Amino acid sequence: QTAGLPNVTILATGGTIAGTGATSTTTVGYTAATVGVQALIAAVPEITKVANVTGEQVFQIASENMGNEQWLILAKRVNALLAQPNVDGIVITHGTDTLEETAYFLDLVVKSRKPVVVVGSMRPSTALSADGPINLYNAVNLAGSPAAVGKGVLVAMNDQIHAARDVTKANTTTADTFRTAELGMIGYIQGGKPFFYRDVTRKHTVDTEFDISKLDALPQVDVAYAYANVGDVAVKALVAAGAKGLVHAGVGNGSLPAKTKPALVAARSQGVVIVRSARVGQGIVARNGEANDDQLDFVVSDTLSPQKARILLMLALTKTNSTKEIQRMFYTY
Ligand SMILES: NC(=O)CC[C@H](N)C(=O)O
Repeated sequence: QTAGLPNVTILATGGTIAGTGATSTTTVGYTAATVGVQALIAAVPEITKVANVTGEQVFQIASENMGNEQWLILAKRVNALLAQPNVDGIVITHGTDTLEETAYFLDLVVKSRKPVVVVGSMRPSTALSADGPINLYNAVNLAGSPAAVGKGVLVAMNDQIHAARDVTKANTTTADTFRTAELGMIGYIQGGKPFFYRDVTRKHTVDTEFDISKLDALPQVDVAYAYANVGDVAVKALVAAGAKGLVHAGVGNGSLPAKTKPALVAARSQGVVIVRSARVGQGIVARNGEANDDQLDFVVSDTLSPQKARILLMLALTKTNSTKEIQRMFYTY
């Protein structure tokens, strides 16, 4: 422990940042989640000069296998650590496929203003120009920075800082895949130092109404994806499988295809909460725009992507079944 340096805990969950390939040119077809947290830290000795770093292996998985169960375990560990006076910030290493979802979940349930930074990489640790080490170095600097306090959960990738709510993985394989397209990233990390240019306006962390401390499970919420020629098979199957909430990833401004709508109306009449989202990726789904939400008793997702609307709807359903209240939450978080 070096006096004067921030104390940062790295919670490792797997992903490509902990991945290894057969050769230095193996950038696809490698194995994710093989390198342990101590080896990750040892590979970037520079971080021990900027923080007192402690590592914990929480999971060792590819992030396509991340789920509600893991989120509850992770969030409880983050909250426990941040409640300790000797922890100044947390870095979570994570696969990139669902990184934005974990970040947004934590953004809604972490009860601390201390920095929480989620980081991954696109190239495995064995690859030429692996991006994991620089991303980890940047993330540790960010998590130890007073400038990151109170900003909500942050995603640090590719020298950029993104807010959890709005960032998305936007390219299958390139290193610049994390983008906050229209709303914009909130800062850069240059020379290990964060520079912020914007703030998030939506409530997060200590200002949300969600408390997962006593929860062992979350309500079942699924996503039904729309496309030309879609019918009602997916909606009916998801409801039959026990969904308490459904996010409809509609076309355009969240439009409801005529062959899908009756199944959604039937689901609502059985108590399933329906959130109209859009597969477009940008923009506000207008309430009472492409559907009469007041009459149908549906909720709109505002600008949340379907996968993030699913997270907010799960948490909303832990508090209420009122669509009016849930709509308020979608305009608040
Ligand atoms: N770049 C990555 O991290 C992708 C690896 C893996 N599919 C994961 O999300 O964990």
